[in-house]
Amino acid sequence: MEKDKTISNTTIRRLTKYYRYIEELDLKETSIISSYTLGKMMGISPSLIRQDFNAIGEFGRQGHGYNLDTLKKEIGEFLGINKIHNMIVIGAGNLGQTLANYDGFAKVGFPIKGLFDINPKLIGMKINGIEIIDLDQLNSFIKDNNIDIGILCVRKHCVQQMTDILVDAGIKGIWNFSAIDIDVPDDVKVESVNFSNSLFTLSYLMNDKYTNQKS
Ligand SMILES: NC(=O)c1ccc[n+]([C@@H]2O[C@H](COP(=O)([O-])OP(=O)(O)OC[C@H]3O[C@@H](n4cnc5c(N)ncnc54)[C@H](O)[C@@H]3O)[C@@H](O)[C@H]2O)c1
Repeated sequence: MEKDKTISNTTIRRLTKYYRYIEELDLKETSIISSYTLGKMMGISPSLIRQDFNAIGEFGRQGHGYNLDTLKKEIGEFLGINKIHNMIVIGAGNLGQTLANYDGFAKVGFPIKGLFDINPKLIGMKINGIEIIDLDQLNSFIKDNNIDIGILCVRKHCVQQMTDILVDAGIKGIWNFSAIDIDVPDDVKVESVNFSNSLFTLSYLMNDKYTNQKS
């Protein structure tokens, strides 16, 4: 399927949500679902669902519902999650170790294969069975283990330097937890996660002064 560059981030986020819901439905062995039923389950309007599905392919006929297997396959292919993405963590401190301790990423096809750090006291330790390796070995490890995602969990002062090292080593995706923006070439994709920003959003939603305003 040709990737449509005009698809917005909001649509992408909804597609990931459809995928999760469809996975659950799969387990219950339902084979067809209508946009109406899916919309009711997810609190999304059926017309928006049809619009989202139309944006990434043609896999439903008006009034016939969607075949769940096809839908899951097509959305999975579109999101690139029908294959394994091997990951490494840069910075095996508080956050790096927390991520390594979570088994959920591996379960959805994103296994963490190694943690990298410069602190000699950490090198050789295992977190959830994953070794903390000296940064010197980064290049060969990336090649030998077919790593395509680097997770940035280092402090601000070395974030861009570590980004450049990852890019030079051939990494094509960076999951950036460092809370600062990074520069990468066009062919390297970055998804930044910032817990504080998420908290600010929650705070805004709780802020009656603005959210409950009558128009
Ligand atoms: N995005 C968020 O919401 C969020 C939440 C928590 C932490 N963070 C960020 O994550 C980063 C890490 O936080 P933390 O609490 O885990 O810090 P930490 O100090 O516990 O861990 C950082 C680790 O990086 C290692 N390190 C330093 N330089 C390195 C290098 N050049 N290469 C490899 N490893 C190196 C250190 O030895 C240390 O083990 C910080 O930038 C922090 O701001 C972000």
